[in-house]
Amino acid sequence: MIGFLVFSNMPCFKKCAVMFDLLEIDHQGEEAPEYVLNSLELAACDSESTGCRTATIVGNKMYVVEGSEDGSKSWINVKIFDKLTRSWVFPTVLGIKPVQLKGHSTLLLKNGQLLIVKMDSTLDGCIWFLEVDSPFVKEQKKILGTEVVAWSKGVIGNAPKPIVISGPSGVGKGTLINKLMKEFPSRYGFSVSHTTRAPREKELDGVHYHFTERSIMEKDIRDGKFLEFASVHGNLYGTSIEAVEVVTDSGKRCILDIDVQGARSVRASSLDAIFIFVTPPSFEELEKRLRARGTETEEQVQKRLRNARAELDEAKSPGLFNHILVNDDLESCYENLKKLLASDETADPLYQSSVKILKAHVSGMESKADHRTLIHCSASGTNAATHSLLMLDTSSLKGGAPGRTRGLGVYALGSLGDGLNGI
Ligand SMILES: Nc1ncnc2c1ncn2[C@@H]1O[C@H](COP(=O)(O)OP(=O)(O)OP(=O)(O)O)[C@@H](O)[C@H]1O
Ligand SMILES: Nc1nc2c(ncn2[C@@H]2O[C@H](COP(=O)(O)O)[C@@H](O)[C@H]2O)c(=O)[nH]1
Repeated sequence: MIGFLVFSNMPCFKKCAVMFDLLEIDHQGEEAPEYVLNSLELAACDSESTGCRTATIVGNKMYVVEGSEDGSKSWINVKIFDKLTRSWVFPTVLGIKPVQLKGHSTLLLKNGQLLIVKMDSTLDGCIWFLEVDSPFVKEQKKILGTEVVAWSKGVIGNAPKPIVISGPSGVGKGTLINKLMKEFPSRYGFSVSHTTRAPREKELDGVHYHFTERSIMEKDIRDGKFLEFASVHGNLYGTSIEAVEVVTDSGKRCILDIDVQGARSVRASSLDAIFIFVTPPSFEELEKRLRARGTETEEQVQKRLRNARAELDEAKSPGLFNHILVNDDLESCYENLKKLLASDETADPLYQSSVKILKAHVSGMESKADHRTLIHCSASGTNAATHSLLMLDTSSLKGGAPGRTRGLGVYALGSLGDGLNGI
């Protein structure tokens, strides 16, 4: 890594020359960066419209992040200028990106992440990460064979972790999750999976599953839209990143009902979750429940039972599941599930206090040493009298693309009035 530069609200194209000159000036005395672009290279940059743009150098590459809001149309682009080939590369962009960028500042962190702070946005929506050289991105580059960058939304403090529930078909996962949703509709949200299997009689598209064509799902998987996917009982099932984001954005704790292969993939991902395996009191009881449900043909029942044996075996893998719940009597199993979830819901003071400052508008950012960044805020967004400073601490980040980056610390250095009390 050579270094970083920050440009915010820079009108595009015409100022490119200035921008890249500045990059060179800033690196005087260091290894020559050679990022001054000739007119052809600038033209190939292909951005005629006005908007905001930042350029950050990481090794031999310059990452340009640009965005604009043009009436009803808004766009965000990431492109890479490769110093070695002296060409622009348009990477595969994974993760969930910000809805719009009216202006932003960028800072290179040590772990191959760019911290991107959106201006004129409330604090809860302003902190984003673009992973350009993180372990996740390096792995995806190998899989996809292209340049890859991945967006991730920043979360202040540590929100309660998502919950992954696995177990053999017919053990009662869906029954337990339904009870939880009914009792706590505002606390938990269900991650609606995609599947290529046909809907059952009472199943609704978009509610129980997103029922989809295999070819469409396979393309979405190739495009990096899925957190995990697996072939289960002969069909394709998967959790899209969006399915988890929708629940988390609504302020609820996300519950995933996925098979053991999926649980393994989520374990390997950056989604920091709690893993629960639901097991039957006996194999005979499992078979009884599956048959009594009456949703599968005899052939499918046989297949599901065969897979159940393998799943019961796999669940014993060390380090995969945090908790094993025996679903014998439904009511007592449900009580145990609730106890287990409550034990992980102890409030994080930082996450709690951050809720109070979410309305502050961000107007600027300055890098400080030791993982600290100053954020300029105003309570109203425009009133200078209410201007104040927050310190953003990125020393304890967890998670990351394609999910969220959690564990951001935010501390008040000034006062925004009532909204900042308690940080
Ligand atoms: N503790 C229990 N005792 C008796 N029956 C149960 C119990 N829990 C669930 N059931 C019944 O077992 C059947 C299977 O339950 P459910 O559909 O919730 O399983 P599942 O694990 O979600 O299965 P799948 O993985 O195939 O979706 C249902 O008919 C449900 O009513
Ligand atoms: N890996 C994933 N497994 C999933 C997902 N959604 C559901 N499932 C699992 O599939 C089986 C069968 O479900 P059914 O609805 O056909 O009975 C079950 O074990 C579910 O947990 C997913 O997104 N990914």
